Amino acid sequence: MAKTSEALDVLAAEDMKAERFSDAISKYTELLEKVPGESVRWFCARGNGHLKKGSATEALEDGKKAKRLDETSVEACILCGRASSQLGFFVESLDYYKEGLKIDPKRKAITEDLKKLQKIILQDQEKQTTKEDSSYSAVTLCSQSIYPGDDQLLTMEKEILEVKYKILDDPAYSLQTPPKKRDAQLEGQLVQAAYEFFTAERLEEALELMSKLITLDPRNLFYRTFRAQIYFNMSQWPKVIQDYWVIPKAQRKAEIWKQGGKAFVELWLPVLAEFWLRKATQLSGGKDEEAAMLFQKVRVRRLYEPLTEDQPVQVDFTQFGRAVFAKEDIPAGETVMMDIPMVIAQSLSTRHIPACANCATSLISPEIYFEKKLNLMGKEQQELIEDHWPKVSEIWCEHCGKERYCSNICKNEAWEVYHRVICPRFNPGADTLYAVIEQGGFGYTADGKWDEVWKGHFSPMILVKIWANIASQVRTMMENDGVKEPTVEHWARAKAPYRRFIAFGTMPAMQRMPHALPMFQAAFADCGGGLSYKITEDEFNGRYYQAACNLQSFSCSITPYHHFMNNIKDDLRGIGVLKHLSDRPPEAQFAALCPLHACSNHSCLNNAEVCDLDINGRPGVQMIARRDIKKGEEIFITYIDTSMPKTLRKAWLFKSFNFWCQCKRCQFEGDTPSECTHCLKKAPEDKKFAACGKCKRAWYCGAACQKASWKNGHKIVCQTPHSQAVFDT
Ligand SMILES: C[S@@+](CC[C@H](N)C(=O)[O-])C[C@H]1O[C@@H](n2cnc3c(N)ncnc32)[C@H](O)[C@@H]1O
Repeated sequence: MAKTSEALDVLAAEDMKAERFSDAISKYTELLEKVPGESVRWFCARGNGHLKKGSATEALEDGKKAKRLDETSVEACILCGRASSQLGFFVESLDYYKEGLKIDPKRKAITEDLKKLQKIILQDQEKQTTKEDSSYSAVTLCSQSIYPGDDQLLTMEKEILEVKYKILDDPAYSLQTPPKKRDAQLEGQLVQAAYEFFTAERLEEALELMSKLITLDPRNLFYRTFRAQIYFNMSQWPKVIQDYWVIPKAQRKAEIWKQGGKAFVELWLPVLAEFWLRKATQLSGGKDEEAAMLFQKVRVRRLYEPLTEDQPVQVDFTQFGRAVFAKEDIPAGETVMMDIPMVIAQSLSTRHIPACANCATSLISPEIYFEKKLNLMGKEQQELIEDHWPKVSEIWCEHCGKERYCSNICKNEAWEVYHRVICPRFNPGADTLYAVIEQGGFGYTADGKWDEVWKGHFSPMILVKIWANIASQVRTMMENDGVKEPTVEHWARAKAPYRRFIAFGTMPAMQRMPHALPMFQAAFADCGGGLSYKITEDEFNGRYYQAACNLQSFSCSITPYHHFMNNIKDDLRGIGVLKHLSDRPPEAQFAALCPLHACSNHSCLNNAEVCDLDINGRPGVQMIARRDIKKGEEIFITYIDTSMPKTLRKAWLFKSFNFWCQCKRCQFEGDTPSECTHCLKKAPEDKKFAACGKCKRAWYCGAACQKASWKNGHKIVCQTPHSQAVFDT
């Protein structure tokens, strides 16, 4: 006899209590069919069964299904948080718990789970701390490879050398002149005298002697090098180059390439400078850090100067890679910089909220905002909404119906830039991709199993758009050049803009989500126009970490809801809808790769913060000064919640971004009471050092250390407020 649903529910609960998890799971599956109206409850209950059984993937799947049906389900948030944590996805887990807390700030289960999560994170960090000085090196991570188009720029710069500075492209021209009759003794005396003048900084006299020696023996490389050095100290850059230029390339030592490179920097001939500094780095076997660093400084300046021309900041290269600096004083509250995203994608968790796939403009309608309340309103209120809610038109791709845009302009732009490559109507290989996005990361794997194919904390569309942008560009270049096969140059040119984004990660993405690669490979096997883009494992891992290290979340700052609110200000009928308004409209969250923003480093004492911004009618991002910023100061944003204590901040930054924070605040806050924050002396067993009386975040073995630390920097960080909200120390 078939059991009633109530009886089934009771039996399932008994199974759970008796740890017969498989039985409970099948009962909840039955309940899902019988009472679909309570699916959220059954998904959560079944998910808990899976979790107890040790099947965290299935548990997460159920949690996500429940969340999809009811965004306000705290149970679903807890289930997803627990399952993610069990799977080792700590960042995602924290996000789920935070979401749950937003809905119910007092839920004890969450605060307790968060404490457990904190413990796991800290234990994990202790294991990682042994690898503290791991392989991260900004200089080595940034390549010195030639940029496409640099060959033409090099020719132009050589022309400038020739025309402006009269330096000819004939390295050996003066060396071919036969030497005059030589007097070795006289030459020796002259060199000696020149050297003495040089060391006494009497450069004019040293120069005169070396010039005389060069007329006596123009082929003498030592004389040339010495004179170039004198010119260098006199800041006569074209002359430095002239002397080095006549030395045959094969005989130029690493030091010559480096000093020549520096002179080219002074003349701002950046491609020549890069060429010389690259040679210096290569000849030193990569050991000359100064040359390698200078190379990156030149590269960064030439690539980013055009982006910062009208902004009060500039990009430079430091030991932590690219970094943004103030070009002038920036008062608190002022815009530090604005940035237009190069690639955007809507987050999987907000994918049901309508927004333009191309520019992120919000497309929320009154039906979405007011939900059921719309039908319960009076006629007058409905008319008010009709009159004042901006007309939102959703324009879908007419071929596949899978992408939605805010205008025909966006539709056409998306088509040109990326969608023509992955539109499933023309590229059936991309069908699965869109299905997996629609299903929140889940789908059928190559062997026919239902699984979480995508496990990243951003949408896979970010990677897909990077590849599709590149493929679409290559296709355009092939069409323009009238060729059937892409050239190496085509690929290099199309990939060049993405070289701006650093990629660093320890665990290969492939290892974490092996089913994603075949999906991407299928989507790019046929990009149209006879083009195929081979997504290798390295390509996948590299792009994944580019996204993971650089993405910024943002959303449309002026939505139809905001326009509506503004429009009803003077309409008396507006009072009637007030009670139907909720705090915030549903927000379509996006992630973006923004070239300038991606150069900003993190600090737990950040002086700027990222905000959404409307740039010429399109959503973008801006950074605002949190306090007065002085000219020359580095601009820091924050990647995490800085109200956490140091150990947790450190652990989260390593977990999410793979670096150990070196910011001022981390330097001048301590790790534990059993170690002096200043001199790192360990406290005797079972003893703790006294904490800083003000902030209680630094511990000292004595007054001398406390004083020194205060003077060095603790004073600056001591005032930073901390939150004890969830994480206690
Ligand atoms: C968005 S990028 C910032 C720009 C980066 N420096 C570059 O060269 O592209 C993030 C990366 O910069 C480095 N980074 C940022 N803030 C840091 C900090 N406070 N301490 C150490 N490394 C940091 C880390 O390698 C991180 O993954």
